[in-house]
Amino acid sequence: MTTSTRGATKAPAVLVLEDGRIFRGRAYGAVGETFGEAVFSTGMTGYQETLTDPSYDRQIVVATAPQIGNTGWNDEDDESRRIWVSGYVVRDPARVPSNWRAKRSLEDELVAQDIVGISGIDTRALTRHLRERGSMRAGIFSGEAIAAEPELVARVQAQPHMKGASLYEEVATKETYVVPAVGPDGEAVPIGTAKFTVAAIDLGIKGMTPHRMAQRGIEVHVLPATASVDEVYAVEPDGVFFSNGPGDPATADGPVALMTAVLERKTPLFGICFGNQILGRALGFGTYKLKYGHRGINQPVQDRTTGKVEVTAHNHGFAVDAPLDKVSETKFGRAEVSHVCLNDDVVEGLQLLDQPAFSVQYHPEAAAGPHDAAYLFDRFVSLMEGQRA
Ligand SMILES: NC(=O)CC[C@H](N)C(=O)O
Repeated sequence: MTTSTRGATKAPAVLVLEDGRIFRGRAYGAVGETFGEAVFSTGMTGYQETLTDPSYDRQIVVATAPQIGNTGWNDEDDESRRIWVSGYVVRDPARVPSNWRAKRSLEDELVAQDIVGISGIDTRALTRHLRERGSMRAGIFSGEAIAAEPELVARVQAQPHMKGASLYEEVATKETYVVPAVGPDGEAVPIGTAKFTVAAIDLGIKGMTPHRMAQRGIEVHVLPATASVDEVYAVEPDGVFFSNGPGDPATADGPVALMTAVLERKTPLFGICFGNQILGRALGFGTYKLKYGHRGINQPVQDRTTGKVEVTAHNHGFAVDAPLDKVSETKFGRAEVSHVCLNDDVVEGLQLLDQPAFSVQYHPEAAAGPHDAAYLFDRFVSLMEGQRA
């Protein structure tokens, strides 16, 4: 990516899709060029959490909400150490951010982190296009990066597809770190004295996930994506967690092998998003790419174990191919689809019936999003309590 100054100079910019469709607007954030998979997110709020979610690595995110940036950028809501989206597409950026926590504008942060964006385009037409044709490769070019259209389309078409992309190792921590449990008064519990210890495999983990566990008395050891079985069990975990993460789950053979070893030991297991896809694969199910995915914070999901419907945060482009209408026999006993998306019947959760393991395809940690699904962290605690009893 080559960039120069900032989009505030209002240099012209173009968004080029791999099928040749072109949208013309103005530079937003850094000026230059960038490539990624164009996907849309329907969240009305929470852009800071979206942009810093490592699962968005190598994606150009289109905000369907027309006004973006109103609350600026603060020092509290990042979900990881940096912005991961490769580009950002907005209709009408805030001219003046206004929020008591804001430290700078969204555009200033995009410039500081060298993220190329585009504003002033018809994001509704773009979203309808992506919904009808599916998510596809795209490029944003602004300022001096703008060239003849056929050349730009050809450059977009030369980019790698999201299908087959292995990205989780790139975004995950290289070193293990510990998130201490939180006591009743919000204080950190000394390491080694918490009620439960969890080994969390970082495939692109969001910061809110260990925090939700810490609030429930869990000390979380966040391990690199390449952690070995021995490294996981050196932590003496009461439970093992597999995080969300970018890319195609069909490429995640290492995490699937690690999870298989955890399932063989019958250690309580919980997975979120990429973690759900890895559980699907460890059980012998396939995964496939959705036409345009689920991204936003208002997706209806039914918990089939209770019949309750919850409104949930999503960010996934792939899904597990498991039967909805029957219990499956797997090498770890019986498994069933525990959660389903009410918009399109996509598998949103799996659970084993003969040992303590479950996962969801969506984001119970929220950040951003409603807290309806927070009970899943309590379910994980119950599994760990059950194993001790
Ligand atoms: N948030 C996630 O973990 C996403 C998982 C996977 N990369 C997908 O797009 O489906």
